[in-house]
Amino acid sequence: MVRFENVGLRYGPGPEVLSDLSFQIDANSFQFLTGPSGAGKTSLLRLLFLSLKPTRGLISIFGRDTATLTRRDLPDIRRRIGIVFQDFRLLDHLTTFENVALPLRVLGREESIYRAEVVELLRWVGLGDRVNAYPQVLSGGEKQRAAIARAVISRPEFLLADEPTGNVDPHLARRLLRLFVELHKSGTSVLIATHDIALMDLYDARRLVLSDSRLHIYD
Ligand SMILES: Nc1ncnc2c1ncn2[C@@H]1O[C@H](COP(=O)(O)OP(=O)(O)OP(=O)(O)O)[C@@H](O)[C@H]1O
Repeated sequence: MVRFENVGLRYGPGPEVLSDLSFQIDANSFQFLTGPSGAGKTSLLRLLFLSLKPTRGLISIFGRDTATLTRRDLPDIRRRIGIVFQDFRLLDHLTTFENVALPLRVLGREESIYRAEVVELLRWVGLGDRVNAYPQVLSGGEKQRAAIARAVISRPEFLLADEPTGNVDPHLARRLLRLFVELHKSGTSVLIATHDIALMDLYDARRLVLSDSRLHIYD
């Protein structure tokens, strides 16, 4: 589903942040991405979400060589990817319900059909009483859970999450991990970037470890 061949990334004239990355992510797989702060986890997620281009090497996603994609190709590919950003990126003028329902609206679904599903997911992530709240009044952990709900609601083929449990307590982190595992079991490939070793120890999955700009894989 995703293939990297000798990928390198540098920002401006500095040294390479990522060097010689060669790996694959299979359909319907589950992996953690870890490594020290500044190792390049967010940069790798940005390459996978096509919001950055590599400085060298080849990346293919869903069978398409990303070097040949035009701007007009990006929305169709991104619609197949759910992403939880480290800084959440909720839309301030939309309620929690509207933020989470947005991917379904973009897909042209009817609110009368998806309303109950969105509310049920919000209850599952502990936001049942925040359905009509705007992001400004949500805590960091509540925003994070809304961002997770928005990323998973459309059951994307590929889910990317950047420190998705960074703002919640261990009990809630376990609950959110279950959500990702359930999504994986229903066919999504999941990649979770995290520092949280206790979280990774809860689920036996492949680990992609970044250090010194290289990627080491533990299957
Ligand atoms: N837009 C940018 N311009 C220049 N350098 C950048 C930019 N974004 C990231 N970097 C640098 O690239 C390196 C990797 O950063 P990145 O955010 O990908 O790491 P990370 O592993 O996600 O870190 P953290 O765990 O702290 O979030 C760091 O040295 C960072 O300073």
